[in-house]
Amino acid sequence: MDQSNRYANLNLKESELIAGGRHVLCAYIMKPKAGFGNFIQTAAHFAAESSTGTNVEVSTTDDFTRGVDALVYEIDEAKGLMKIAYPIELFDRNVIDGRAMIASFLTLTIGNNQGMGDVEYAKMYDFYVPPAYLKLFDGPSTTIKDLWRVLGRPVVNGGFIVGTIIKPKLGLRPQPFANACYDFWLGGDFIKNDEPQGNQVFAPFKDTVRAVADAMRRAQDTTGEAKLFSFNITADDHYEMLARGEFILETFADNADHIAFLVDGYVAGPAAVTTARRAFPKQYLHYHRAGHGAVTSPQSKRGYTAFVLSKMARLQGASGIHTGTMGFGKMEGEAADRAIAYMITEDSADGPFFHQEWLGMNPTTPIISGGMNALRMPGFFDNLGHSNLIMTAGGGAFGHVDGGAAGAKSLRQAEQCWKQGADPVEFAKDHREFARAFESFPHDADKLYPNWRAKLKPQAA
Ligand SMILES: O=C(COP(=O)(O)O)[C@H](O)[C@H](O)COP(=O)(O)O
Ligand SMILES: [Mg+2]
Repeated sequence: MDQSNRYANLNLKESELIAGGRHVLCAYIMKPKAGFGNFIQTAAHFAAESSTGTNVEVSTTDDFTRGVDALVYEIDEAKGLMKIAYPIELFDRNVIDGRAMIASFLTLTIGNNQGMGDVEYAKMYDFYVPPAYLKLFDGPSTTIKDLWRVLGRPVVNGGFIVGTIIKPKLGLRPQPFANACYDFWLGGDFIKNDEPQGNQVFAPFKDTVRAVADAMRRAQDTTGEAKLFSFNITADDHYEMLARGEFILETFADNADHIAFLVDGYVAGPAAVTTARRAFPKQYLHYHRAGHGAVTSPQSKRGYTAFVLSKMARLQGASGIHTGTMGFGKMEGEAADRAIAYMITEDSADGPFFHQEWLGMNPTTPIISGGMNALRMPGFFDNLGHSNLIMTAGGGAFGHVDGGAAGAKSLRQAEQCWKQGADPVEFAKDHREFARAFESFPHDADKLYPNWRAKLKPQAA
């Protein structure tokens, strides 16, 4: 059935929809399935399924219903582009406080429409949130400023936070795990659980938390510096997340403000993110996105992009989210992904299709992770243009030939090298841990700094 006379209006202007302030706008790349409707018919059916309609007219529709139809307002068939305006009244609001929820945003804009028989594929590339809807989201309650404050740094431009992920990913018992933390903290600032680490039988959660709390105290005493840890509290069950969070805070006691909570926000979903955001508003909320590649990968023509995921995370209240390594690490990504970092940190930013004003909503820190090491960092910072962020390097720290503490120092030195605009090979001559990173990661060294073997003398172990 052709529904384009109801669910499409190509005379609507985007600027007027934005000025009106009553619509969420979404941009998709869509392809109709052969043998079904043409582009506008399929787009209109997509808008119908994503709002008030179905595949047929229903007798219960009234004039009010038509007033909240989602409307296709722009198409570019050659590019596969379709833009849809969703009236904000369509989105579910909490009974308890009238606030918005990302679950409802997803259910409508990227819900049933992902399985339609007449749509070969459709993927969301960007969305715009008008002020009236934006203000209903929690947004972040803690930010990188809170971490900088704990570290004793300025709260504006507090700089680079040197982080790691305890590796091996799984398979350490509580004390070896805590020993690895202590070692890294001798040179670094921030440690996160790797995303599958929780309450495995060989590393019971409570024993591990106690051991890490002790390691943090010892590392702080030894270095005279504050240290940070991001604990995974992800669980299917809301009460399990609360139990973990409460136990951690109680155990860390006067160091509780040194703790972030990590939530696997893609696999556990928006409910888990909001559990952490609302139950523990004073803790830095670390959104890990493991699994997101299933929908965000450039190879996937369905779902939504990493840009969309990150923008949703800021609305939900993530203090920080992984934004990949923009092509400099081991995970999929490209230099242009820096637009993600700008969108989640700036108050006014451009996405691929829409400009967004955040109206003072707190920023979300880009957390850079995945195959990073000291040698890859100068290029990464050149591309991004600043280093006010958290980087976590697991292999890059514990793969350093001199161990975790030296690995941490090499990461800090790499940032200093970039900040000073120094030539990395020259800089390495009087920065031992950075120099030893060349010997630790010779593949990368050969690729990034082909002259290093001639210029850098091998350092004694
Ligand atoms: O465990 C790691 C990185 O380990 P390593 O530093 O040893 O590669 C993270 O889970 C990935 O960064 C996830 O990717 P992303 O950050 O892109 O979501
Ligand atoms: Mg990981």
